[in-house]
Amino acid sequence: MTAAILQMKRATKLYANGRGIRDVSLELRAGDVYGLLGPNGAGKTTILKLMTGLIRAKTGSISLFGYDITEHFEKAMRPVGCMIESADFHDFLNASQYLRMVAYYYPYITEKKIDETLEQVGLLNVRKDKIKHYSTGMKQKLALAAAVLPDPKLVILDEPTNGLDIEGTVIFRNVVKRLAEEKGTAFIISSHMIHELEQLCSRIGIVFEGALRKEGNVSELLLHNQSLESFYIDELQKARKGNVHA
Ligand SMILES: Nc1ncnc2c1ncn2[C@@H]1O[C@H](COP(=O)(O)OP(=O)(O)OP(=O)(O)O)[C@@H](O)[C@H]1O
Repeated sequence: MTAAILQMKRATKLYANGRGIRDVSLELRAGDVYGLLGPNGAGKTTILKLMTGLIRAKTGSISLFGYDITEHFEKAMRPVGCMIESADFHDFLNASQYLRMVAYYYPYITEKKIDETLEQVGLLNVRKDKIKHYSTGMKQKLALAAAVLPDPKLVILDEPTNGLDIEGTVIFRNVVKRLAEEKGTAFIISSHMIHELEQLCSRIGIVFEGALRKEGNVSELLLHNQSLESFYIDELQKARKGNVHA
């Protein structure tokens, strides 16, 4: 079995209002496409923010590629691409200029690679338009392009299909599939688009009220359940009943 590229061990992060996540443990390996599901406010973004060092765990540990994220932040994050909450772009730039700015930190990225990436996400034709004139979905595509541009080994995506049109959703799926299959890139994706996750993910985890309640291998789950959606709804009902009886 390959070594874990991400290990979250019993991570707890509680905000001042007592909400957040408790005791979450999760592992990712090369080529995993892991879907994080859960109702609004369950704790998915909190988990992803902890993984990217945007917030710190109160207890527990998180390591990426063997490096503890608090002690060795730069080494831990170097092979990671991410897209958390709506990206804050420099509106006066166009898409090519924005990706060139990202590429500044990675000297091996060529102009050709920037154009190829823009083409993959469907923005090549509008690469010279100012980002301030982009729609929400176009900005999502650009954020995806920026996340995958440096050929990361792990990509962390929070609701990446928000605002994407049908074609954009297919483009997104193809980008993820191609990188996972051809390069062994691992992905962790939080989304409410369960049909999308069913097509894309090898594993899923269900977050409920700050805890990772259930994990599963998607192809195995589909052998025993009509769909990922029916499995998810059953699990939520069980979790809610459990909480009522507790
Ligand atoms: N900065 C913050 N301060 C206080 N509470 C917060 C903060 N950020 C998140 N929370 C609370 O923590 C809980 C988990 O929020 P989180 O954003 O992780 O949920 P989520 O599963 O990503 O939700 P959604 O699907 O709606 O995006 C929620 O109850 C939320 O209100």
